[in-house]
Amino acid sequence: MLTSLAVIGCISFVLYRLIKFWILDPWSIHRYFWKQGIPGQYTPIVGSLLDRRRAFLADDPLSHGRKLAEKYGDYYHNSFGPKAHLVISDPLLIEGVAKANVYSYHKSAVGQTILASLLGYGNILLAEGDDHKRHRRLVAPVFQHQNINSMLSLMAQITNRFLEKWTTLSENRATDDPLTLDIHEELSGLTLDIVIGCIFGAETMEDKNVHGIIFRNMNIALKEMEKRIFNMIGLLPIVKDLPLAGKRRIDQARQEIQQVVQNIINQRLKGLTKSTCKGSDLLDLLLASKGDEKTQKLSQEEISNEAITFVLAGHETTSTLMAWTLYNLANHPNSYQQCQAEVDSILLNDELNISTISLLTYTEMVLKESLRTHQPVAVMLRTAVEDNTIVASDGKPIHIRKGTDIEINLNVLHRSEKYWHEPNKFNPSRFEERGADKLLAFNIGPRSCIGQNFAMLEAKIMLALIIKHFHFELVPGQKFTPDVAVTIRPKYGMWMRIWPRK
Ligand code: HEM
Repeated sequence: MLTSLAVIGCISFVLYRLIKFWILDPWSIHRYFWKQGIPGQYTPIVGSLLDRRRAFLADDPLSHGRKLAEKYGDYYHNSFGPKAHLVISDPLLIEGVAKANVYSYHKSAVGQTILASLLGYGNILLAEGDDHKRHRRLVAPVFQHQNINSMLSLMAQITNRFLEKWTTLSENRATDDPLTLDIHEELSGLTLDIVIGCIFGAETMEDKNVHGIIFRNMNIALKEMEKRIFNMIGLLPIVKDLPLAGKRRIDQARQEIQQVVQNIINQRLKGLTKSTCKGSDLLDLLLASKGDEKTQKLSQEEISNEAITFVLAGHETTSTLMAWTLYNLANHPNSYQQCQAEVDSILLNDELNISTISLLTYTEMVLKESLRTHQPVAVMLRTAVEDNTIVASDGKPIHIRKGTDIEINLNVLHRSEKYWHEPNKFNPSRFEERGADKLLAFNIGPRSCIGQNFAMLEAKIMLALIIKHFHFELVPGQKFTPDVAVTIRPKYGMWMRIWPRK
């Protein structure tokens, strides 16, 4: 009798938890927003997952968010699977979440679990609260302007060497047809080379074994992490921690990367390797923050985690930006010519240094405009860890209850007619006048991208050197679909014909 009661009790408890997770909690959040007069929609259990899937299968995944914003405006509530969330693209609300009340929000459990499967939690990207403040304080000096600037010549050297490969491939062709390449895949290799070179030194980058292990495992982990977002396995409590095939592949990738990075750090600590930048590389700068529990500085394990985080956060984002930038230029001959004319007039002898790079103002505007039209990180997810209130640009206060998820949709903000003149037009010159404050591709506030100066310098160098030495055009007849997962990289690649300039 007692046993039967215990079994019934257990089953009832599990059922209650399930109903609470799938129905009661989401419903109470939706009702709370409706009571505040905030528009939105609620479909029990699956939420907008089927609509998202349809947009995804129609190769227009970002259209889902844009259509809902057209219907409801810059803030509304909706669900991702069972999870209720508030979607915002209003700049003041974004500021409320990302800056004014930043520590009232944590990264959402989905994003956390997915990324932590590769990175663990002891790093700047995933740490929260006081722990994040500590990581940010210790890592910020690493990315100061003078440190990043001393990496310029290594970035240019790696890019030039990479472009020599394109020249050789073009020259050795049996036919007169130009070389045809998946430019995203190519640039993904280049940005990985640059980030590995600037963190660990050029010898590490050139070590095919080390490079191969990092490249292969980063790609395996990224693909698996993206799959786990879409099949919802990364969302479901308990299930997400089961040792299923995808999780095992990520664990294996993490172990292999950690082992390689640990070896690199040990070699540097023994003085067997050194920076190949003009000054310190990122590893030297991180090691300068090394301490013990008393000094509250970074532990050796944290240094290794930060280094892996920089590789993950800095490689795919920048190659995605570069691929869409070349796509935009190939589709806009006037901007292409203007950019080429600027590069030709300033880089007369390929002289890339801080003064010449700062003169490439149109090139920089091309990159900013591409960050607007194709922001590599299209959506950021947060969860409120305490009740708080944020205020929209129309003056409406929105009360957020602890536990509510927030989706910050940068793509909708960057394509909004409210903030951009002719938002669907590619027009780099718009950055001569206004709008920079509404460009949030690197986020704002204490959790904004710490690598943004690094990324902009690197992208400017790559773009200038590609434009200086090559012509490029898109191969006609291909689909250009942004893949919405960790970044909006081109889902089917980006095939381009390239040929050296005379
Ligand atoms: C075009 C290139 C890049 C873009 C568009 C980009 C974008 C972003 C965005 C939107 C965030 C905030 C994410 C969130 O809070 O949910 C972020 C954070 C971060 N990024 Fe980047 N990123 C780029 C390149 C880089 C590079 C090159 C590095 C390092 C070498 C880097 C390192 C980081 C780190 C460590 C964070 C976490 C900062 C924190 O939470 O305090 N990123 N990035």
